[in-house]
Amino acid sequence: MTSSSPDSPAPVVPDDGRGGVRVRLEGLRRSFPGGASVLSGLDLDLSAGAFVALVGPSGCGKSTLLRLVAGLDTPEAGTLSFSPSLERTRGTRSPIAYVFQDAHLLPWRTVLDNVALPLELAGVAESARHEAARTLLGEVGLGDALARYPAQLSGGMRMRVSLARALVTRPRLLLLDEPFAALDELTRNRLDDQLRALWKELGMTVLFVTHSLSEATYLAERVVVLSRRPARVMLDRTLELPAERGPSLRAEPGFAHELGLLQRALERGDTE
Ligand SMILES: Nc1ncnc2c1ncn2[C@@H]1O[C@H](COP(=O)(O)OP(=O)(O)OP(=O)(O)O)[C@@H](O)[C@H]1O
Repeated sequence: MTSSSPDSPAPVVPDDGRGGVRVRLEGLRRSFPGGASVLSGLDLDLSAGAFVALVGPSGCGKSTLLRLVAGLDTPEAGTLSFSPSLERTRGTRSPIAYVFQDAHLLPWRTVLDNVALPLELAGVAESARHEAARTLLGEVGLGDALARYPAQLSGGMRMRVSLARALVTRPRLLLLDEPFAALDELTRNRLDDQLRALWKELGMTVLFVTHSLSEATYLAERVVVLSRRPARVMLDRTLELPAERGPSLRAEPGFAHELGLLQRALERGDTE
């Protein structure tokens, strides 16, 4: 990451508060000591602003892939490229945000101050960071919970705070690793809708790992099904579903058709 000085050139990525980044993985390899190879030359190309779900059998390497894309781990071979490049832009943009299954909130901070934390770390003045945090918390339906502490929130509310905190820096790429898996179905469906609305508004590229084929079909524009390790792409499908998603979609024949295709690819990937 680079920081900008007053006379440095204009940022590579314009700080316009929205937009995604193209992510290309070529020949990515990763194995762990004593274990079999997890990724043995994986290729994937995510267009800027895409919403892609990643599914695959347990232990096939989905989290490993996400960690490599996030720069939390290094591949043994292969390349990972971003376009436009992920130079940190002038000010407060953090190019990549990561949401885990556990919300990881700081218990001694209020909801507002948890969400404002990335901006505080970037040196943003209190009034500006609180305003940005308040806006996002309003968008995830927590406008009246700003002064609460994490212990006073339900699991679904904590995940909303986590999502708002990830988006407060307007990232170019949002990585989510089974973020709503621990929630009940109704809450999960609501959060899926909020995530899609935020994606439409902000236009970031989203890579979403889930075990639920139904959630992948409902949320994503494109679903990538991986085989058991070493992970191969069993199916890379752009879903033929309307851009507008809503609860009635789950009952439509097109939804069942897509779900069936994913299910069969997942089963093949688990046995072949
Ligand atoms: N740091 C590590 N050290 C050793 N082995 C690891 C490490 N991280 C992951 N693995 C192994 O790599 C394989 C893939 O793990 P990963 O967590 O990426 O799978 P996953 O597809 O996300 O699984 P799940 O769906 O169950 O969350 C597993 O066999 C796991 O035990």
